Amino acid sequence: MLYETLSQIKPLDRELMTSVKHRVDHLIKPQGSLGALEDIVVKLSGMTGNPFPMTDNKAIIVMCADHGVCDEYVASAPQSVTLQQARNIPRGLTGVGSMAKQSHTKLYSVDIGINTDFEDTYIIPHKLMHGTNNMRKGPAMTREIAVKALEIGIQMAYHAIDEGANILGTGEMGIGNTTPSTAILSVLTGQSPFEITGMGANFPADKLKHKATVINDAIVLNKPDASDPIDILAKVGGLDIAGMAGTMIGGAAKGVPVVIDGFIATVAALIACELSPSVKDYLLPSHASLEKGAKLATDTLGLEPFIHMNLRLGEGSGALLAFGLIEAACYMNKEMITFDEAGIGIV
Ligand SMILES: Cc1cc2ncn([C@H]3O[C@H](COP(=O)(O)O)[C@@H](O)[C@H]3O)c2cc1C
Ligand SMILES: O=C(O)c1cccnc1
Repeated sequence: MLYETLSQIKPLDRELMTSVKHRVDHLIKPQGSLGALEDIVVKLSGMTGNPFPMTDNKAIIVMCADHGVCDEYVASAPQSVTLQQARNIPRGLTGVGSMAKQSHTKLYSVDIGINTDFEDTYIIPHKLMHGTNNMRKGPAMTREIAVKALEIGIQMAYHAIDEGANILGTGEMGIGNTTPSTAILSVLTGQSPFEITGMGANFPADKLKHKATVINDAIVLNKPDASDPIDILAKVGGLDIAGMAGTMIGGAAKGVPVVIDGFIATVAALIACELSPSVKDYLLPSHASLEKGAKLATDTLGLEPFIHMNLRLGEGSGALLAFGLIEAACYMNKEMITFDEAGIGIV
């Protein structure tokens, strides 16, 4: 199902983009003065095939999973916070949860690998493992599970779209997940973990060398193949990261825009684009995360973030904020009149 979905991703409708750009250039404003908002709506029209795209049905799919590498002391918070936050997110009690109420965004909290068994009707059950294995001792998961996690992401994107979503955001909750994210980034870029490991959720600065050592050990032990994104996910990845990459692929296959969140989501985007570069056409950035590796991840992906507000939370919080800007771009395109319609010659 993964490879079939990848093959369904269509190129952007370049002809329509040219005509939308032409019209946007003639709206009643100095040409180019709405900057990135203009680029957003042109790209959205190419994705959707609609000259007047709308992104008013907003949804964020939050992939929740635990990470066995937490046994190596790479995160400050206890792993039990993953489940607590997975419960709190759909109840509107977290960073992304609270702000989703303001912007009328639907949240899907998905258990793709939380390490405990529980019942909660607010959480969508797709548990593949009780947390990944400790990647400092061996592969985080099998190749088969990595593919399944990608497919759950695709399935969740389809589910949200079936329920009416016309824009998706990717979110994650997984204590310890900046560790596998940094490992993936290191493998894909060749940068040493000692150069790119960051503080995650306030991991102490004087322990960062230890965190980088754990990441380095995992790469040396597992030898992920840099040219094989599934091998990287399986050996030094996470279920949440794979699930987010799947959501991006699923959105792209359906012609629905997907907004990336912070550092962890950007690393997931790198994996999705390694599987098929065409996914990138359907991605929109959100914010520049303060996490140390974020700039390298963003530069490698090649999508410049819109928002610079010192964010470093995850959960999909930055994607949610970007929804507001993207929706504003749609209104600009739909509601603004052209110079001709106003009866004025171009100034
Ligand atoms: C209370 C709390 C809420 C969060 N919400 C998102 N994260 C963020 O922090 C985690 C990654 O950082 P690290 O790798 O250092 O654990 C992820 O769960 C991410 O979503 C949180 C972290 C905490 C502690
Ligand atoms: O940018 C992120 O996604 C991020 C950064 C730190 C901690 N959690 C998430």
